[in-house]
Amino acid sequence: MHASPLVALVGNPNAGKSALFNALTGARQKVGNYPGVTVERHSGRLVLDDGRPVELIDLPGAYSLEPSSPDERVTRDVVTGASSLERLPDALVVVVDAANLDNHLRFTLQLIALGLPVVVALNMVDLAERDGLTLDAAVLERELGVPVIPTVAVRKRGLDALRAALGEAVGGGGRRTPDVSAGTQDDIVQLQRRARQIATAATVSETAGRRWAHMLDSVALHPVAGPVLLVAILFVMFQAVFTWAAVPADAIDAGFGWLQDAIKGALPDGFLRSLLTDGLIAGVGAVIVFLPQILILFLFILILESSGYMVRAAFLMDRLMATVGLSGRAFIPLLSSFACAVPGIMATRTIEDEKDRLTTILIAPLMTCSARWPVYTLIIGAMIPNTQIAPFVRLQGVVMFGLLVIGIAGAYVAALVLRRTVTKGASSGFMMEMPKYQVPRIGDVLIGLWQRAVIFLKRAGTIIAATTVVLWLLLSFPNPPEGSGISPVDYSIGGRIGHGIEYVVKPIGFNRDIALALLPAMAAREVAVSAIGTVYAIDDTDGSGTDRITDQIRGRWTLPTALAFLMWFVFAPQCISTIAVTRRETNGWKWPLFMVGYLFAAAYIMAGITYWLAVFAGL
Ligand SMILES: Nc1nc2c(ncn2[C@@H]2O[C@H](COP(=O)(O)OP(=O)(O)OP(=O)(O)O)[C@@H](O)[C@H]2O)c(=O)[nH]1
Ligand SMILES: [Mg+2]
Repeated sequence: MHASPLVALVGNPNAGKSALFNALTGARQKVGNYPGVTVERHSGRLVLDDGRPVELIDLPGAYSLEPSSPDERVTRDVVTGASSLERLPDALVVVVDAANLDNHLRFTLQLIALGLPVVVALNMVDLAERDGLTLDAAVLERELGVPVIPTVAVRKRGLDALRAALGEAVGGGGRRTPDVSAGTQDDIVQLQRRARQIATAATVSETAGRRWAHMLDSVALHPVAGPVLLVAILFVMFQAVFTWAAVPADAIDAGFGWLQDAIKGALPDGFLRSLLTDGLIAGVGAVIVFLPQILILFLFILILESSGYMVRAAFLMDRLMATVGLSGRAFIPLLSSFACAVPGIMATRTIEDEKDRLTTILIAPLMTCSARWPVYTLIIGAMIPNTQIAPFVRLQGVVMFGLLVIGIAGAYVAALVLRRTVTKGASSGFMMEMPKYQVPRIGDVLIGLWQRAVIFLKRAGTIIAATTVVLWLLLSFPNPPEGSGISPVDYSIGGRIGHGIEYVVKPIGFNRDIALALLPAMAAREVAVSAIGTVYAIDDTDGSGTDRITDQIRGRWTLPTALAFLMWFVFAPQCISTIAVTRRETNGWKWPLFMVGYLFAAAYIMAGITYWLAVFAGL
């Protein structure tokens, strides 16, 4: 016996299920203006007006009851009672996009045919209205034979009526076993025809208010203007990240400098003082300085996502992706990988074909994830002059953009090779609907930024702080004999390990400091920055107090070394979390090991080529 009835939110992708789930339960599920945001089941609690509690689950969107990808299978299994993890729902809330009625009604008809009590949430009526589309819910109700409630999930409109209808639906007692064949037997063309009939009957008026969207799309999806616009947007994004972040980053830097001085003043010279200032603050501070940049980067990504532009970009990329045998569906997971490869790799669950999916997983780490930004920015900031090379175009932004392009090009080549060798197979088509354009909602953007900031600071406070302290210990002991003139870093245990690594990486132009940073940076890429910060804090032998890492790098590194190091980080799989999630998503060690192997090989070769080219070019 179950305490409370179970109700599942189902519907096509991007119908607003998660938004409705959040509105009904007060939860904070990720919503995003593109299909495939929810890939796992989530549950929450809602209380009906008569006080009865109901358990609500938010399911991944699906186009039909015939699953073509793992996330759609989750949905099918739950609503048919075939899921081993979930009991059969007592009722379904089918969420449909009012502006996209005939597409969404097809799946609705399948779901109603299952025989479970159904309430239809006619969502996004605000957008339909804006587009001059008026629908008659009563006609829909009559044609479908189930209650139809107009809602606006993001404005919490229609929720009372929805709750009331739900109360009726779950109150009915006598439940039926779903008739799985009923929904799937209908031939799809017939189903589509019926859906269109109903949609037409329910449409009261439809003016040409969609002109705006059509106009925007004629540019955004244009074969020539489209890609130009995409590149321009990315370019502006990179310039902005470098320009806008300077002031807050300097302020944070100054703050940590002040903290360091304050501790130096308050504590006697010794173990604790060095641990705090040279280890923890030098290391963690070196990473936290990049918070403004990460947030500006995400501001752009979130705005592009929620405005509806991202999916247009995916459509643009589809042809390009097809030439390497990837489906257009791979675009969104790859795009998420610019934030972090871990959610990106999880998002590949929306790709139906296994080989397609595997290829996408294997190349996802080549997208410039946000953990690389601190590394890139530190080295670029120290070694590349910020000269203005054209109006609004500075060299540092161009180099950064170049690294991102090299990563994408590397992924392109890797996919090309993989699809002809280890993941050979036919590629599948693109199946996604175009979301509407909308002005990004400030609240959503702020929540997104907040979440990013929390993730970033958590990493700095845990994994990065821990690795930094371990590194500091390894680099601080044992102390060289008094007056020997040996650098304390070279004499330490860490220094000796570093020397071992140096043998391997010397041919590609890496110095001792880089060798020391590589091993701890396996934990996370940003650790390379904190590690270098720690090395220089300990090794500040001249005692001049020029603690700024950038000055130290400028004084000790050559340009070819810096460029080789940047190239290394484009390719090297320096991230334990990515390796772990790949193992989980591919059910074994084979593919993560393959991924690590090919990426390290690529990193070594590309860094070597860069170094020697730069040396011969006399840089
Ligand atoms: N204007 C408006 N926007 C809405 C409404 N409901 C949802 N949205 C927006 O529509 C987009 C998609 O919403 P989600 O809740 O992520 O959609 P979903 O059905 O969960 O999508 P998947 O998880 O991909 O299946 C988001 O940008 C929401 O903010 C609505 O009633 N009105
Ligand atoms: Mg969702």
